[in-house]
Amino acid sequence: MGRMNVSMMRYLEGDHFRVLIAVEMGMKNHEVVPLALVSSIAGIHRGGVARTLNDLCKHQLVAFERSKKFDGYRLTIRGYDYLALRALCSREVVGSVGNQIGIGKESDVYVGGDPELNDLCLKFHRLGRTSFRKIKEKRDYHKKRKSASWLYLSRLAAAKEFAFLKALQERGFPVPKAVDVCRHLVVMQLVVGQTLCNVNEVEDSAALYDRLMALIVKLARHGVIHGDFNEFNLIMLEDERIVMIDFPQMVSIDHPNAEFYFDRDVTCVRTFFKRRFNYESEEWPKFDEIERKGNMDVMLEASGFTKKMALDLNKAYDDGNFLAHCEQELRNEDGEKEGGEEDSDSESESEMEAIREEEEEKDEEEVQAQVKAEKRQKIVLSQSTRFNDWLSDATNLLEDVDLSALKSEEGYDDSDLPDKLNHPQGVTVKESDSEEDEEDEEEVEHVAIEEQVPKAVKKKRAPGSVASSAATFTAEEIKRKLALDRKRNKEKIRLKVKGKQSAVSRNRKDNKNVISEYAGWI
Ligand SMILES: Nc1ncnc2c1ncn2[C@@H]1O[C@H](COP(=O)(O)OP(=O)(O)OP(=O)(O)O)[C@@H](O)[C@H]1O
Repeated sequence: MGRMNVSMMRYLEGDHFRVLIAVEMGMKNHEVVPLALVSSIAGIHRGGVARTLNDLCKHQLVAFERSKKFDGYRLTIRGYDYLALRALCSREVVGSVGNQIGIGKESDVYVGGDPELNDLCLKFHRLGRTSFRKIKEKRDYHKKRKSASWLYLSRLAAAKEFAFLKALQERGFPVPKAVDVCRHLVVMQLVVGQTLCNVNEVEDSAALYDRLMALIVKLARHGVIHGDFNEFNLIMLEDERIVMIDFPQMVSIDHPNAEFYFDRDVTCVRTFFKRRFNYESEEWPKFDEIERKGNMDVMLEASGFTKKMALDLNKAYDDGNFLAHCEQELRNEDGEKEGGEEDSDSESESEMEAIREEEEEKDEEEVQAQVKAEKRQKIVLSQSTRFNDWLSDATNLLEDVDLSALKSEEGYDDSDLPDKLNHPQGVTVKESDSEEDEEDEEEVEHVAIEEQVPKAVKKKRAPGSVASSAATFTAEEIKRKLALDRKRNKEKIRLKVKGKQSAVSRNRKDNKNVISEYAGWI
């Protein structure tokens, strides 16, 4: 017995479950659900759904099937398990899934844990697990059915078990405590003990026999018969107390075959005790002697487990007819909705709604986070704009500089210069021919601006000094400056190369001179 692989659940997103629920809902009246239908139920565009379905196929939560009429997707058992687990997780009932502790004919039982890691028992109903494999062979018949029987019947079995567990517990019967149910999964208390079939010795077999018979009678007095009361469905605790599990065939005492079921339960216990403990009693309870004192069967019906559901389930268990409910549906072709289907639909729809709301909340949170980030960015930007402010202030001040005063004070007359040369912001020089000159001019312009800004700022503080600190250069001045620079560069004494390198270059020089001296002689 292995472990259920639920690790994938961590990586599945809201959309995955939305699509999974859509497939589940579609399977109510489709053998395989076409992409378009999944898309319209999930409310997600086809491209998105196709991608999500691809993921789900990869993890075997849905399977793609080709049929004669159309292709589509069907929910796998694993997908159904995931849906149930996810719903119970979000209800904070289940927090973990552990090892498998039991494989029944119609169920898989696992140890689980709640969010606080207290032990739980998780029972996944798989009604018709074996029988439905054969259904594919009987396609003609299967074609007419309206819903996926294994989904419907497994859910019914779980609903029934949960309802009975609760009712029995309330009436003081020794059963595991019912915790919750979702789809085909029943969550109950984990009983730590051994099934009676594994017990070889008991302290007092007679006392145990009496207690078991008393249990059968007590059930009957409350209006029900277990129907499968045997050593496989009884767990013995350390102190030899008995706990009943598994009541799939529990029927009302008013059932037409009630006596048969009652006698079968009694005989099972008698046979087991004779075989295992070599104990045979002269006394055993008789169906006619039962005095009905309670009406658990009636109350159960009122609790939502309808007669129709009980009938469908009993037909599946008793006659092995797992499609009995479909026959019924086909007969009522004009089609009233059945209770169980409605329940499950509303459950799935509400889950879908919850997922949608969750996603909307997430979106809202994302938007809020984005707004916050934008605000933060603005603050950072506003800090860096201090420099820009300073620059624009400086530029404004420059524009205020009174150039006419400067000209008159220094005796400039630039009336014959083009307008652009008078721009207060920088220095422009007349167009030059050579590239070299252009580079030089750019450099000069750059230097001029750098020098100009702080001077201009100072000027604002002392308006009277405008003329004396003017930073504009005329073209003539720049020309002169450049010529001076070039002259200085030429006059610069070249650095002497020393050492080996110097000797090499000296030799070369000498050779050159010799060659030029004897040119024409050789
Ligand atoms: N509450 C529980 N606590 C501990 N173990 C449990 C519990 N419920 C079931 N089990 C274990 O799981 C096994 C199968 O459970 P159960 O009998 O309910 O399944 P089933 O499919 O109805 O089996 P079958 O129909 O073959 O009797 C049991 O034999 C028991 O060992």
